[in-house]
Amino acid sequence: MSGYLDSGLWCATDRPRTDETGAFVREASQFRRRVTAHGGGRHRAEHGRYHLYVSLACPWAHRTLLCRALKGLEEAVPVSVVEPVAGSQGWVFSAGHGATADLANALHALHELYTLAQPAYSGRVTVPVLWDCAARCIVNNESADILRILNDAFRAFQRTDLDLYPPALRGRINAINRFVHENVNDGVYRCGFARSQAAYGLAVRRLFGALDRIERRLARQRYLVGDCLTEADLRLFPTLVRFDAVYYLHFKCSVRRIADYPNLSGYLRDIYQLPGVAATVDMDHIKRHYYLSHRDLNPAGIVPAGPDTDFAAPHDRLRFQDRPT
Ligand SMILES: N[C@@H](CCC(=O)N[C@@H](CS)C(=O)NCC(=O)O)C(=O)O
Repeated sequence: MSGYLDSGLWCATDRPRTDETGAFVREASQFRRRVTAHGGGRHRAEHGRYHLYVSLACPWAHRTLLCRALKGLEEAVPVSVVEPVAGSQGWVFSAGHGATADLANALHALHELYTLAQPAYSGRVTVPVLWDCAARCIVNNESADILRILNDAFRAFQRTDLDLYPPALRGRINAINRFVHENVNDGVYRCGFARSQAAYGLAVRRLFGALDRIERRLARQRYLVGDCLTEADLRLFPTLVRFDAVYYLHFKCSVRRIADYPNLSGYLRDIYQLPGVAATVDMDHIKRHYYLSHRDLNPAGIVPAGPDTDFAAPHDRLRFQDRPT
């Protein structure tokens, strides 16, 4: 169940996610401001000033957590984690089992954060959210932007020297991001939330066409853009890690599993085994969220068993390391 805000009032009902052809349509994020390193604009990067709100189940929030972990920004940008199952109040806080209280504002439900920022807000209440504790407002609720902000604006506070969006690779990263977003990240949702056979058929063909293409690319190189990790990988990984346990069954992405693709599954294990990444993957939150929150897709609320993939198993991706270019 996911409610929404209408002029600041919480409506605890589902509203259609599809257009007249039965195809899923994603709503645009409404908070799109930036944090900058030197404070051009209203929001200047400062240690501890910004708070990240996430769900461990959500693939969009997951990309921001991956960036935070890989750059060692945990202390600079603290985080609050919602409960995995979204019920009649949408996303709510409650400490325990991987979730936390709201550590910045002590609220009960995330929709209260949206109305604190904008009392007459209308729209969906989504994670991730980047909150400015000094200005007391939402800076941004678009994961693609938050990923960039965490990469670019917080360099003074990061503990590693990783740059996920290096200037020389930006054109290639942007191109692969568009392809992966349209066909894979959003593609699994277009399969799962389709309300006509035609819309589902189109989405599932595009999804597996794209996965087949990425599989071929990963036969030649370690990561999506050559042999160095970039934000493009942080945007693909959250969808891949959820795929066999959730999307394959719940969203009917059932042509092949990621486990059936040698390069994609090796790539998935490779990224999973980078320092800090495994701690961002909570399969219990992931499975409980999808199977218990979307009761229209799974009315009895049964969480299926398995597949218990061992993401820590060996992989062969180091074959691309230190080779002549
Ligand atoms: N464009 C947003 C989408 C985020 C999004 O859809 N998050 C989902 C969780 S996976 C959510 O919070 N959904 C609640 C709702 O739609 O009511 C982003 O990438 O940040």
